[in-house]
Amino acid sequence: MATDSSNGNGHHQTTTKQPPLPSPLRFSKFFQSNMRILVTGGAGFIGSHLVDRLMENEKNEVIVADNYFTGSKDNLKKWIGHPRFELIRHDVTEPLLIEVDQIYHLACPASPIFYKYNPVKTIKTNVIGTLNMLGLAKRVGARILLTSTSEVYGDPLVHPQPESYWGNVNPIGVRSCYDEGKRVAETLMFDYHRQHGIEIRIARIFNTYGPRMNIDDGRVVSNFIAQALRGEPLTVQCPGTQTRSFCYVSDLVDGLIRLMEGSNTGPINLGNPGEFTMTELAETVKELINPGVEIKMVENTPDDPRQRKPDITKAKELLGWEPKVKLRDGLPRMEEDFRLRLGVGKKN
Ligand SMILES: NC(=O)c1ccc[n+]([C@@H]2O[C@H](COP(=O)([O-])OP(=O)(O)OC[C@H]3O[C@@H](n4cnc5c(N)ncnc54)[C@H](O)[C@@H]3O)[C@@H](O)[C@H]2O)c1
Ligand SMILES: O=C(O)[C@H]1O[C@H](OP(=O)(O)OP(=O)(O)OC[C@H]2O[C@@H](n3ccc(=O)[nH]c3=O)[C@H](O)[C@@H]2O)[C@H](O)[C@@H](O)[C@@H]1O
Repeated sequence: MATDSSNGNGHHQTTTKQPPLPSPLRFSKFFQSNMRILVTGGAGFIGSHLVDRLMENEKNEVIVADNYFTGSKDNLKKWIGHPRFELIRHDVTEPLLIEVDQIYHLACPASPIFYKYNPVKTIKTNVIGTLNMLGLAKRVGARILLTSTSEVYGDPLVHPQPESYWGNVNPIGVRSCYDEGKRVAETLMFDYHRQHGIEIRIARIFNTYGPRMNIDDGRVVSNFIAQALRGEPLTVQCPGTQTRSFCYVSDLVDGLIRLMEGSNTGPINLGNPGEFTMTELAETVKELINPGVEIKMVENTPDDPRQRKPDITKAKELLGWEPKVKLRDGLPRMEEDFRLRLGVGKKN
C-alpha cells in the first residue's frame, strides 16, 4: 500500500514499497491473535500512561523495555505480574530481539536537566536507540511510532509552529543532544520508510504534564507544583515572558494511539494550543495551590526557546484529535497526585 507522507516542507512524498513481512517466528506455534506491543521508555511519565491505556484492551499484550534512567517500576506496579504484561530492563542503545507487531518508541530522557546530564548518552539513545528499534521493526515487520518533540523547531521564528516549519536549531548548543538527536531520529525513520518500506508514525509532542511526572524532574509544571506544595518560592527563569503550551497527559496518549492506528506517517504535532508565559503559569499555580507562596526570578539556561505553540490543524484533520483538558482543570489533578507522593495533605 502506498503511504502518504509529507517531507515537512508541505511537499508530499509517496513510497510504493510494501512493508516487509513479519518474521516467520510471528507465525510459529507461539502465534496468538493478540496484538503484541512494545513500549520503549514505558516506565516513564508518558509511557506508563500509554501502557495503562493499551492494557485496557484485552487483545493487547504489552512489553515495556526501559533502563530506569528517569523512569520507575512504581509507575507500572499495577501491571507487574499481569499475564498480558512484561517488563524488561533494557537499554535501547543495545539491540533487542523480540517478536512484536507495534513499537511505541519513547525511550529518551525528556527533562532538560536529565538530557543535559549525560549528553553523549542522550544522543546515543536518540540515534543508536532509534536505529536499533528500526532494525527490530524491519526484522519483524512491525509498525513503529517515534515520540519526537516540539524542540525540533528550536527557538522558532514562525509562530505558531506548523509541521512544515524546518526550525531554528543550534547544532552545537547544550540542548543539541536532545533536539538534534530527535531530528536525526526523524531522519532515520523516514530513511527506513523510503528505503525499506517500514510503516512509520512520528508525533511531535509539545510540553505535556500530569500525574506521575518525576517530582524533582526539573520541568516547569512539576517544579512549580512541588514548590507550591513545599511552600518554597516558585522559580521563574528569566525573563518569564517565554511561552509554552501545556497538554494534559490523557489527551496526549489519546493522540498517540490515534496516530499509531491511523494511516498517516506524520510528523504530526500533538499539543494543546493554549499558550502561557512562565510568569502566567507561576501565577496560576500560586492562585490554585498556595496563594501564600513567593514568585522568584532566577537565571535561565542557554538556548531556551522564547515561544512555543502548536499548530494542530493536521492533527484535527487527519486524526480527528484535539485536546480536551484545560490547564486550570489539569493542574488540580496533578496537584492531587503530588500531594499523595509528597505526603502533603490539603489545608482546610
Ligand atoms: N513530556 C513531554 O513534555 C515531552 C515533550 C516532547 C517529547 N517527549 C518525548 O516523549 C518521550 C517520553 O517522555 P517523558 O516525558 O515520559 O519522559 P520520562 O523521562 O518520564 O520517560 C523517558 C523514559 O525513557 C527511559 N529511557 C531513557 N533512556 C533510555 C535508554 N537508553 N534505554 C531505555 N530506556 C530509556 C527512562 O528511564 C524513562 O522511563 C521521550 O521520548 C520524550 O522525548 C516528551
Ligand atoms: O515539549 C517539548 O517539546 C519539550 O519540552 C521540554 O523543554 P522545555 O519546554 O524547555 O521544558 P521545561 O524545562 O519545562 O521549561 C519550560 C520553560 O519553563 C522555564 N522554567 C523551567 C523550570 C523552572 O523551574 N522555572 C522556569 O521558569 C524554562 O526556562 C522554560 O522557558 C523538554 O525538553 C522535553 O520534555 C520536551 O521534548
